Amino acid sequence: MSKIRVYQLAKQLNVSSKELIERMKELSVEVGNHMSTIEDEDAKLLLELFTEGSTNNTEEKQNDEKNEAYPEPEATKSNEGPLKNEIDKNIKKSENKKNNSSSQEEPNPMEEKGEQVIQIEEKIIVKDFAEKIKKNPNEVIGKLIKIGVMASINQEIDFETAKTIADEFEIEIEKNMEIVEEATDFFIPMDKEEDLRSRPPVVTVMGHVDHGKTSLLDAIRETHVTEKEAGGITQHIGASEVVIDGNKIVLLDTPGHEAFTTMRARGAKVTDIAILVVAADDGVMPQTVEAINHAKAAGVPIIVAINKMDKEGANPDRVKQELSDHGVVIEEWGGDVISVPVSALKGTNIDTLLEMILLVAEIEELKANPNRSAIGTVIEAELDKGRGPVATVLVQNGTLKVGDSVVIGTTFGRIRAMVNDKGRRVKQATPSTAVEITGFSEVPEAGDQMIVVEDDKTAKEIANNRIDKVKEEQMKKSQRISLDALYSQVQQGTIKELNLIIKADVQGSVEAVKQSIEKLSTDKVVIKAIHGGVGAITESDVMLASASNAIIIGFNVRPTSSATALAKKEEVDVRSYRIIYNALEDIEAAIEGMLDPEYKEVELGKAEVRATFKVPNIGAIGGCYVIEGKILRNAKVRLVRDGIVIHDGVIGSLRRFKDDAKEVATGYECGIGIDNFNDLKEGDIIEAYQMQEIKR
Ligand SMILES: Nc1nc2c(ncn2[C@@H]2O[C@H](COP(=O)(O)OP(=O)(O)OP(=O)(O)O)[C@@H](O)[C@H]2O)c(=O)[nH]1
Repeated sequence: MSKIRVYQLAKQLNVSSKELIERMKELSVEVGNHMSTIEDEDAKLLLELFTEGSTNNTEEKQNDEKNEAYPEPEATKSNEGPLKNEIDKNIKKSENKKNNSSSQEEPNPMEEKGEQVIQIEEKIIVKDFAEKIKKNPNEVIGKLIKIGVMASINQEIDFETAKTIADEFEIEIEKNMEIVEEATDFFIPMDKEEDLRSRPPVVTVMGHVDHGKTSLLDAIRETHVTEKEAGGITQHIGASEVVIDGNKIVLLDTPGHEAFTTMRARGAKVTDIAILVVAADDGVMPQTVEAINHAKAAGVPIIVAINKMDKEGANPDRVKQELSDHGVVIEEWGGDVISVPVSALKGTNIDTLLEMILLVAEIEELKANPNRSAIGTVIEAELDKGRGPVATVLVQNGTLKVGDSVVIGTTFGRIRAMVNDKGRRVKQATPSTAVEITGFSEVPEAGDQMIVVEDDKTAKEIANNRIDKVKEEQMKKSQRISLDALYSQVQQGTIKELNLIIKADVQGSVEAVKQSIEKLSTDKVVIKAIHGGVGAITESDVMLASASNAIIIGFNVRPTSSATALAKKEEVDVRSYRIIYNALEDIEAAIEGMLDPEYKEVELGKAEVRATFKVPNIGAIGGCYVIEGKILRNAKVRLVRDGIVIHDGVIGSLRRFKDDAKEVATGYECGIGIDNFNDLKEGDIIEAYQMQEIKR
């Protein structure tokens, strides 16, 4: 039985792949992406359906004639696949729907509801949200409080929170997916479809250590960077271009997913396609899996380069098997991911890999508008002794020209000179071109967005506004309260109130702590518990602490990972205690300037318990996966279940396979036993930490 790809069928139907996929989804037919394959007979059904009128014989005949590529199989009826059943079912459903509505002449309530779905951005201010769902802001705030979110009318809530509230009001909302490119202080209008032109793909090479990322990049460049013209010095600018059959591919020079994630963490998306390098003699390794996850999270298509095919132990089938175990299913296995066996060392099959990149790029329909002012992202930047700040930017939309006024992060200037990856001076750079630029005041950061604006004055204004904002943030943070600095802050008179947020595992503790803590107020500082609740310390607790300059105190509860990250960013002091007395003691000492936590807790890492075993004479062992940081043999550990600390103790045993291990890093599996503790359960989190002495 032959197969056809979605994009090929779309071509036959004279529709875009996106449209076809949408249509298939409407029919509840499972479909991956443009590269997914469809059985021949199913394709035929889709053809019929797409050209509609399958009930009309004449039209059907015409369609059959038009689509000679799919002649009616002789025994279609007896050869019906699941897709056919699915489609039939859905046609019936929609026919029923049609019949019902026409007989009753009443709008379908579902459809009516569907029309009322309100579009909400990823983040929205409470006031605007209330307006959108046509509710009184106070009502919204009331509901927010009920779910433990203390947000004021002018505060932002995220989509998830908005959705919870909307559900309460029985209002349907959905995330507004139409992302208008917009810096917070600068509006960049969307391009019109007719102004868009194809642009070359930008590719990042990812994969496990030593699997050959650098070698592959070198091999590609060696075979294809041919242009070495007079005066042109090949120089390193962070990205290089190769041309095959007149088509350009841009390769980002820094391999590895760190570069990729750093960019993404800063909100920049520069990669269109990820080349996942897997050594054929080694197979899928932890960093391969990480790379897969990062590419997937970013929605970037993957092409697998099975490298080191020249080696004796090369086993591409094993690689494919292991990849499919991680959700990357190669074409020959019925999936939609292209794989190419290569040898970076010998330069074998590099051309095929490049052709596949171009194929995927074509399917992705990468487009930009070359006739507008440029937008780009900084890939690298440094201070050059002779030239001042230099940055390599990838132009992602529009055309960048010498003389353009630009804002890059918090710096600005006018483009003085541009140099391409061959070391040649150029006057302009079109979409998907990396150029090194000079002419601005400060060194920007990798990941900073570059925008071209009207004139120097506007550039300066935007940059200055951004600088002011940064300063304001820093200022806010420098005044941030912490137990360690409390005494000096009280003495200086900068703090007169100590706001606390108290989270505990049971309501009784919350109340007890509130009362005892407030009694610690002195004539210099008033202690107030502004919020208390049961459960893990969440992002909204941190948000509240940040807005009201409070310290968070947790009893037998821990912050969620996102709360920890936010607390770090907002510099909110989060303290965890097991015993109320210790907290009271700390606060009292802090006020009197005698705080002596000579030891500070340093988090080492986290592991998730994925299975449990009983080992005679030792006890319970958790089969764990290290999800963050590392676990050290001599570390202290906390066992956290659903955000609640169940046990605090030390590691009894740490093993990788049969061997004792000193440490186990992120992405690796290990067995962990906790001293004097046997109640391990699947899903538990083991947090490893150490106590470090701090100088006061
Ligand atoms: N036999 C063989 N060896 C290869 C091939 N590709 C790379 N190597 C070797 O594998 C080793 C690692 O290659 P690199 O290109 O440095 O790998 P990498 O993934 O960039 O490594 P890191 O930068 O450390 O993450 C080197 O010794 C290469 O010579 C190949 O196709 N065949």
